[in-house]
Amino acid sequence: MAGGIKFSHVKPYHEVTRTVSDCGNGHHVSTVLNDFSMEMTGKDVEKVENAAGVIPRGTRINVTFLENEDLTMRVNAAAAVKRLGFTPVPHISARRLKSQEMLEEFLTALRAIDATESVFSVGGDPAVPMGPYEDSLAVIESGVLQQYGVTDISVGGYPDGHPDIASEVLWSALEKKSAALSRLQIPGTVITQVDFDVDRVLSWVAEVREHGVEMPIRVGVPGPASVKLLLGFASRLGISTSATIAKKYGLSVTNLLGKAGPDRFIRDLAAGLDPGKHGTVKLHFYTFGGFKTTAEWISNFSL
Ligand SMILES: NC(=O)C1=CN([C@@H]2O[C@H](COP(=O)(O)OP(=O)(O)OC[C@H]3O[C@@H](n4cnc5c(N)ncnc54)[C@H](O)[C@@H]3O)[C@@H](O)[C@H]2O)C=CC1
Ligand SMILES: Nc1nc(=O)c2c([nH]1)NC[C@@H]1CN(c3ccc(C(=O)N[C@@H](CCC(=O)O)C(=O)O)cc3)CN21
Repeated sequence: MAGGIKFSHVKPYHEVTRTVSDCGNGHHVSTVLNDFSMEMTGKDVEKVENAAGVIPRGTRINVTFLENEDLTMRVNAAAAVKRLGFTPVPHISARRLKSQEMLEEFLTALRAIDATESVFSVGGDPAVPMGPYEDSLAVIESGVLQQYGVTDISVGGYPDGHPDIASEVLWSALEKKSAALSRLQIPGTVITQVDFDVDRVLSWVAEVREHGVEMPIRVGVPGPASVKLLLGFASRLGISTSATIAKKYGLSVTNLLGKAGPDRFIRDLAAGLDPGKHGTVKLHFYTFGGFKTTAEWISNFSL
């Protein structure tokens, strides 16, 4: 793997900010790494504090809405992100909301710490909605978000499809969310599910544009982690990973304790991007328990 994974010698913040030049492959290559976003859970607060020095100020940090965490953990995580000088992007899981009151209680707590500007509106894993919101669109169209100061909404994207949702349903949902955001004049972004197959991601991004969806797309990439952990998450999230895809990504299935980083994936993505065909494309790093490791990896990585 060219460049390898470097975990030591973390650069100070001023060196982390990247400039667009001499990357060899043209303008779009360097912009793919500019303004990346990251993801944390409510359990990651200390890791984010420890990694803060290597993350550019203002970086968007998503706060997941997991089943085993509660409002206090989610809001405390958003507060830590804010305090450290980053932009919190709390997740709102439509199907996990038991009532409109639950949504408003969450937004009230977020507004008290000035963390409602940007949210990620997602369907949620429960097979049956726990309350009034069937999907992400229902939350967006409820009008509740805007009442609490939400001015920017991101939504999910699935280059590899979704194990429980038919492809036509996913495409129609994406088109409807894009149309609703345009109608409401709310800027949107698509954040994609993890996918180890860069070719599938590139063709999916082009297809999104063919469907008339023009929002920026943040391609979801896992930070460096053991092969075992990555494959475990892939299987839990229903992401297909054939031997060919694993090999292309640099995942050695015969060395589960070995580490795999997104080096090759990001280089191949950057090399394959054509702004005329793909529009604005950035990166979103999933950290799966390794927030600090991921932040350090990003600050040491160059294309
Ligand atoms: N993209 C990502 O990073 C993440 C994705 N997910 C999961 O992806 C799924 C889809 O989320 P969105 O794109 O926001 O869809 P969405 O809320 O826009 O819904 C699209 C369509 O799929 C149906 N649907 C939504 N969730 C479902 C589920 N769990 N089981 C069966 N049908 C469902 C909806 O009724 C709707 O017809 C959810 O299960 C969500 O939890 C969760 C967290 C992060
Ligand atoms: N379908 C789906 N549901 C999700 O919730 C989801 C996605 N897709 N796509 C990616 C992101 C990242 N997801 C996650 C899910 C769990 C942890 C996590 O840390 N879970 C455990 C510890 C790790 C483990 O079980 O090995 C935890 O205790 O929170 C992190 C990110 C949530 N997101």
